[in-house]
Amino acid sequence: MAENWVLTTTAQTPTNIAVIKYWGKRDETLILPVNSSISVTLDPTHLCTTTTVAVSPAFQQDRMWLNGKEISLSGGRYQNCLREIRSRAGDVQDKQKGIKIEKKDWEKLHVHIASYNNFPTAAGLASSAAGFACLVFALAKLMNVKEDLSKLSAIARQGSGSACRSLFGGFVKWIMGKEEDGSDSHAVQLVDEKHWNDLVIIIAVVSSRQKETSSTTGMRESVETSLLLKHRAEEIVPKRIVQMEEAIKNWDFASFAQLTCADSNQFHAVCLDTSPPIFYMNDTSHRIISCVEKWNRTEGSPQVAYTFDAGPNAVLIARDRKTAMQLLQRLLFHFPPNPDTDLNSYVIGDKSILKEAGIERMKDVQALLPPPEVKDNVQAQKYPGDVSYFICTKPGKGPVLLSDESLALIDPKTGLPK
Ligand SMILES: Nc1ncnc2c1ncn2[C@@H]1O[C@H](COP(=O)(O)OP(=O)(O)OP(=O)(O)O)[C@@H](O)[C@H]1O
Ligand SMILES: C[C@@](O)(CCOP(=O)(O)OP(=O)(O)O)CC(=O)O
Repeated sequence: MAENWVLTTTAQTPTNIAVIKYWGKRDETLILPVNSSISVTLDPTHLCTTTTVAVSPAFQQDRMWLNGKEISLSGGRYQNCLREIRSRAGDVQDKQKGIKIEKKDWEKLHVHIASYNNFPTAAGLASSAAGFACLVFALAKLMNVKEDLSKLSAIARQGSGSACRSLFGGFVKWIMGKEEDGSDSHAVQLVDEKHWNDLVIIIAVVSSRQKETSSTTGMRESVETSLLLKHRAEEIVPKRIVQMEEAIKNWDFASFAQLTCADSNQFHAVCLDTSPPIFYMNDTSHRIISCVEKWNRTEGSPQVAYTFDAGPNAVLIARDRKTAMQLLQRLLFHFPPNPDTDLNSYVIGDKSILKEAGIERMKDVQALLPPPEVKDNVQAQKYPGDVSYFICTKPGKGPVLLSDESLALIDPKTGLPK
């Protein structure tokens, strides 16, 4: 067999946002959680990772490039994912290219990995979730691993816990499992992305200067010091998981929103209950919560759910497009862009919602009236520049293979990033 061939596989994988949060591990190395969690997968059109994995007998070592820069693969999390996938590799044959790799060859062959996030990395938008899910999915395809997506999710879990939920579209549950070896701690799809396709998701990327505590460190400190975390994991979450599954199955937005908001707030309460306390939300996050709470109360039933991960960004889930339009009007009223900002780069993703809301240029933003539930000047205050930008999106599908070789991030001639 010629030694100069390069075989590539490219995949695209979404990110996800938890509506019942994972916070706390019972095993740090295997990444086993103290409670189950539920998430919604976000549309990969707006937020996704693309990863190309390549193999060649000419490669001297495993290498990886993230967003164009070479990064080290020596970390335990990358090594665990690579080892688990390699041990399950099968025979691969590409007759057209005259390539034949036998199962046993994979232990000796090295891979090159190039990955690109179409959104900011490490900005609290769960890049590690989409990233590790995509890495595991693409490697499994390249190496002809026969295991189903749930089994692959248990491998992605060892890269980053929340990554296991990015192997599926729609609503996804990460079952915590009981086994010490983690074999029963994996994700399952609850419903696909078409099940509840009225939902619209608006993410407010909140400007923040300070560097937050990473999720990994934060949850370790919470496990060590928070009594509320223990109570939450043992008593509260198991009941919420059952209720949340019911709400999703029955399109019960009122219960869905109530559970989502309560669980986000409890997760942040656990962070406050940690010693020393961890603050992930900032004043802008709190103002967004107040705005949604006030509106929901005035309507008499929830219109929008909010949830916040380990950072100040708000993920807002509206019951339908009309509500999303009204939400965007409220958000732009309170959080207009700085005067010199282009509206086109201030609201990104599915911009059609902006159009439907009758907002086409900055003067339409300036003309927005205070929402009816706002009763006084204090409540009607504006905070220009406190939000960096908004992303309009919706629930989306799971990982896909990109068979068009022109979309690969690695050049099959050189084996290096294009
Ligand atoms: N496309 C990718 N492929 C592989 N690994 C990635 C990819 N993108 C991000 N990562 C890994 O995830 C790390 C960033 O994770 P981190 O948890 O700090 O940020 P985040 O996931 O963007 O935000 P958060 O977890 O707060 O939502 C990167 O340093 C890198 O190790
Ligand atoms: C607040 C969260 O987003 C925490 C996610 O934590 P990570 O999955 O990033 O942590 P590690 O497993 O240590 O990599 C809640 C969630 O996604 O469920």
